[in-house]
Amino acid sequence: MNTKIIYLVGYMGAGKTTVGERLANLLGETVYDTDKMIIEKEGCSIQDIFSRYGEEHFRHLETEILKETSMLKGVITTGGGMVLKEENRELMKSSGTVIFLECNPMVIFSRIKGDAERPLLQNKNEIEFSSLYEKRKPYYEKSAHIIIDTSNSSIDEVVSEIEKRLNRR
Ligand SMILES: Nc1ncnc2c1ncn2[C@@H]1O[C@H](COP(=O)(O)OP(=O)(O)O)[C@@H](O)[C@H]1O
Ligand SMILES: O=C(O)C1=C[C@@H](OP(=O)(O)O)[C@@H](O)[C@H](O)C1
Ligand SMILES: [Mg+2]
Repeated sequence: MNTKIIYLVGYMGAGKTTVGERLANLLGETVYDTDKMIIEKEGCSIQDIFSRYGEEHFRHLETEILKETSMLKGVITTGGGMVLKEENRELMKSSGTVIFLECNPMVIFSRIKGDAERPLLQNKNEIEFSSLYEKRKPYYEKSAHIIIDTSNSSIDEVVSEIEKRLNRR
Protein backbone atom coordinates (compact mmCIF):
# COMPACT_ATOMS: atom_id res chain seq x y z
CA MET A 1 0.00 0.00 0.00
CA ASN A 2 1.31 3.42 -1.00
CA THR A 3 1.25 5.80 1.99
CA LYS A 4 3.47 8.53 0.57
CA ILE A 5 0.27 10.48 -0.01
CA ILE A 6 -2.92 10.46 2.03
CA TYR A 7 -5.89 11.73 0.01
CA LEU A 8 -9.08 12.86 1.74
CA VAL A 9 -12.23 12.61 -0.37
CA GLY A 10 -15.90 13.18 0.46
CA TYR A 11 -18.85 15.48 -0.05
CA MET A 12 -18.52 19.24 0.21
CA GLY A 13 -18.48 20.29 3.85
CA ALA A 14 -17.58 16.82 5.17
CA GLY A 15 -14.47 18.26 6.82
CA LYS A 16 -11.71 17.32 4.36
CA THR A 17 -9.87 20.66 4.47
CA THR A 18 -10.15 21.10 8.25
CA VAL A 19 -9.36 17.49 9.14
CA GLY A 20 -6.51 17.38 6.61
CA GLU A 21 -4.77 20.36 8.22
CA ARG A 22 -4.87 18.78 11.68
CA LEU A 23 -3.88 15.37 10.38
CA ALA A 24 -0.87 16.78 8.55
CA ASN A 25 0.15 18.64 11.71
CA LEU A 26 -0.07 15.47 13.75
CA LEU A 27 1.90 13.43 11.23
CA GLY A 28 4.47 16.19 10.62
CA GLU A 29 3.51 16.22 6.94
CA THR A 30 2.61 19.01 4.54
CA VAL A 31 -1.01 19.55 3.55
CA TYR A 32 -2.08 20.52 0.03
CA ASP A 33 -5.69 21.52 -0.63
CA THR A 34 -6.56 21.20 -4.33
CA ASP A 35 -9.17 24.01 -4.13
CA LYS A 36 -6.69 26.39 -2.48
CA MET A 37 -4.08 25.53 -5.11
CA ILE A 38 -6.57 26.29 -7.90
CA ILE A 39 -7.50 29.62 -6.27
CA GLU A 40 -3.83 30.55 -5.98
CA LYS A 41 -2.97 29.49 -9.53
CA GLU A 42 -5.97 31.18 -11.17
CA GLY A 43 -5.95 34.26 -8.93
CA CYS A 44 -9.71 34.13 -8.32
CA SER A 45 -12.27 32.31 -6.21
CA ILE A 46 -13.90 28.94 -7.04
CA GLN A 47 -17.18 30.81 -7.25
CA ASP A 48 -15.69 33.14 -9.90
CA ILE A 49 -14.23 30.22 -11.89
CA PHE A 50 -17.65 28.54 -11.97
CA SER A 51 -19.55 31.69 -12.93
CA ARG A 52 -17.05 32.93 -15.54
CA TYR A 53 -15.93 29.70 -17.18
CA GLY A 54 -18.34 26.99 -15.99
CA GLU A 55 -18.02 23.78 -14.00
CA GLU A 56 -16.36 21.83 -16.80
CA HIS A 57 -13.43 24.24 -16.87
CA PHE A 58 -13.10 23.93 -13.08
CA ARG A 59 -13.03 20.11 -13.43
CA HIS A 60 -10.24 20.44 -15.97
CA LEU A 61 -8.20 22.64 -13.58
CA GLU A 62 -8.90 20.16 -10.79
CA THR A 63 -7.42 17.25 -12.77
CA GLU A 64 -4.34 19.32 -13.68
CA ILE A 65 -3.74 20.16 -10.01
CA LEU A 66 -4.28 16.54 -8.99
CA LYS A 67 -1.60 15.45 -11.43
CA GLU A 68 0.81 17.92 -9.78
CA THR A 69 -0.05 16.89 -6.23
CA SER A 70 0.23 13.19 -7.05
CA MET A 71 3.99 13.72 -7.42
CA LEU A 72 4.26 15.17 -3.88
CA LYS A 73 4.38 13.72 -0.40
CA GLY A 74 1.90 14.58 2.34
CA VAL A 75 -1.82 15.00 2.95
CA ILE A 76 -3.93 16.08 -0.03
CA THR A 77 -7.39 17.41 0.62
CA THR A 78 -9.58 17.32 -2.48
CA GLY A 79 -12.74 19.13 -3.55
CA GLY A 80 -16.01 17.20 -3.23
CA GLY A 81 -16.21 16.54 -6.97
CA MET A 82 -12.70 15.17 -7.46
CA VAL A 83 -13.95 11.58 -7.50
CA LEU A 84 -16.34 12.15 -10.40
CA LYS A 85 -13.74 11.46 -13.11
CA GLU A 86 -12.42 7.94 -13.45
CA GLU A 87 -9.02 9.38 -14.39
CA ASN A 88 -8.85 11.19 -11.00
CA ARG A 89 -10.00 8.15 -9.06
CA GLU A 90 -7.39 5.95 -10.66
CA LEU A 91 -4.61 8.48 -10.12
CA MET A 92 -5.45 8.86 -6.42
CA LYS A 93 -5.82 5.16 -5.82
CA SER A 94 -2.53 4.32 -7.48
CA SER A 95 -0.47 7.13 -5.93
CA GLY A 96 -1.64 7.06 -2.32
CA THR A 97 -4.05 5.94 0.34
CA VAL A 98 -7.53 7.34 -0.22
CA ILE A 99 -9.77 8.03 2.77
CA PHE A 100 -13.47 8.76 2.32
CA LEU A 101 -14.85 10.98 5.07
CA GLU A 102 -18.45 9.81 5.01
CA CYS A 103 -20.98 12.13 6.61
CA ASN A 104 -24.76 12.42 6.75
CA PRO A 105 -25.65 15.19 4.27
CA MET A 106 -28.24 16.64 6.68
CA VAL A 107 -25.47 17.10 9.26
CA ILE A 108 -23.25 18.75 6.67
CA PHE A 109 -26.06 20.99 5.41
CA SER A 110 -26.64 22.41 8.88
CA ARG A 111 -22.90 23.23 9.10
CA ILE A 112 -22.40 24.93 5.76
CA LYS A 113 -25.76 26.34 4.66
CA GLY A 114 -25.41 29.96 3.59
CA ASP A 115 -21.75 29.55 2.68
CA ALA A 116 -21.16 31.62 -0.47
CA GLU A 117 -17.91 29.92 -1.46
CA ARG A 118 -19.44 26.64 -2.63
CA PRO A 119 -21.20 27.19 -5.97
CA LEU A 120 -22.89 23.78 -5.95
CA LEU A 121 -24.49 24.54 -2.59
CA GLN A 122 -26.12 27.73 -3.88
CA ASN A 123 -29.90 27.60 -4.30
CA LYS A 124 -30.10 24.03 -2.98
CA ASN A 125 -32.42 23.06 -0.17
CA GLU A 126 -31.66 20.17 2.21
CA ILE A 127 -33.41 17.62 -0.02
CA GLU A 128 -31.56 18.68 -3.19
CA PHE A 129 -28.25 18.78 -1.30
CA SER A 130 -28.86 15.24 0.02
CA SER A 131 -29.89 13.93 -3.37
CA LEU A 132 -26.65 15.15 -4.97
CA TYR A 133 -24.78 13.36 -2.17
CA GLU A 134 -26.63 10.09 -2.86
CA LYS A 135 -25.69 10.34 -6.55
CA ARG A 136 -22.04 10.84 -5.68
CA LYS A 137 -21.74 8.33 -2.85
CA PRO A 138 -20.83 5.34 -5.10
CA TYR A 139 -17.91 7.35 -6.51
CA TYR A 140 -16.58 8.17 -3.04
CA GLU A 141 -16.94 4.51 -2.09
CA LYS A 142 -15.16 3.17 -5.12
CA SER A 143 -12.33 5.71 -4.72
CA ALA A 144 -11.56 4.76 -1.15
CA HIS A 145 -9.18 2.36 0.57
CA ILE A 146 -10.59 3.44 3.96
CA ILE A 147 -14.09 4.73 4.84
CA ILE A 148 -14.69 6.68 8.05
CA ASP A 149 -18.16 7.75 9.17
CA THR A 150 -17.73 11.21 10.68
CA SER A 151 -21.40 12.15 11.24
CA ASN A 152 -21.19 11.88 15.03
CA SER A 153 -17.52 12.74 15.56
CA SER A 154 -15.65 15.93 16.38
CA ILE A 155 -12.83 17.05 14.11
CA ASP A 156 -10.22 15.72 16.57
CA GLU A 157 -12.01 12.37 16.83
CA VAL A 158 -11.94 12.04 13.05
CA VAL A 159 -8.20 12.80 13.00
CA SER A 160 -7.51 10.13 15.69
CA GLU A 161 -9.63 7.59 13.85
CA ILE A 162 -7.68 8.21 10.63
CA GLU A 163 -4.40 7.77 12.49
CA LYS A 164 -5.65 4.52 14.03
CA ARG A 165 -6.86 3.13 10.70
CA LEU A 166 -3.61 4.05 8.93
CA ASN A 167 -1.57 2.30 11.62
CA ARG A 168 -3.65 -0.85 11.25
CA ARG A 169 -2.81 -1.17 7.56
N1 LIG B 1 -16.55 16.69 12.48
C1 LIG B 1 -16.92 17.98 12.45
N2 LIG B 1 -17.67 18.50 13.44
C2 LIG B 1 -18.08 19.79 13.42
N3 LIG B 1 -17.78 20.67 12.44
C3 LIG B 1 -17.06 20.22 11.43
C4 LIG B 1 -16.57 18.86 11.37
N4 LIG B 1 -15.86 18.71 10.23
C5 LIG B 1 -15.89 19.92 9.61
N5 LIG B 1 -16.59 20.81 10.32
C6 LIG B 1 -16.85 22.22 9.94
O1 LIG B 1 -17.59 22.18 8.71
C7 LIG B 1 -17.18 23.23 7.85
C8 LIG B 1 -16.73 22.63 6.52
O2 LIG B 1 -15.47 21.96 6.71
P1 LIG B 1 -14.38 21.85 5.55
O3 LIG B 1 -13.15 21.34 6.18
O4 LIG B 1 -14.30 23.13 4.80
O5 LIG B 1 -15.05 20.74 4.64
P2 LIG B 1 -14.67 20.27 3.16
O6 LIG B 1 -13.26 20.66 2.90
O7 LIG B 1 -14.89 18.79 3.19
O8 LIG B 1 -15.65 20.96 2.27
C9 LIG B 1 -16.08 24.00 8.59
O9 LIG B 1 -16.67 25.10 9.22
C10 LIG B 1 -15.57 22.99 9.62
O10 LIG B 1 -15.06 23.62 10.77
O1 LIG C 1 -18.48 19.08 -4.42
C1 LIG C 1 -18.03 19.81 -5.36
O2 LIG C 1 -18.25 19.57 -6.55
C2 LIG C 1 -17.19 20.96 -4.97
C3 LIG C 1 -16.67 21.03 -3.71
C4 LIG C 1 -15.82 22.15 -3.25
O3 LIG C 1 -14.84 21.70 -2.32
P1 LIG C 1 -15.17 21.20 -0.82
O4 LIG C 1 -15.56 19.76 -0.95
O5 LIG C 1 -13.93 21.40 -0.05
O6 LIG C 1 -16.32 22.05 -0.34
C5 LIG C 1 -15.12 22.81 -4.44
O7 LIG C 1 -14.17 21.96 -5.00
C6 LIG C 1 -16.13 23.20 -5.48
O8 LIG C 1 -17.01 24.14 -4.91
C7 LIG C 1 -16.91 21.99 -6.02
MG1 LIG D 1 -12.39 21.75 1.32
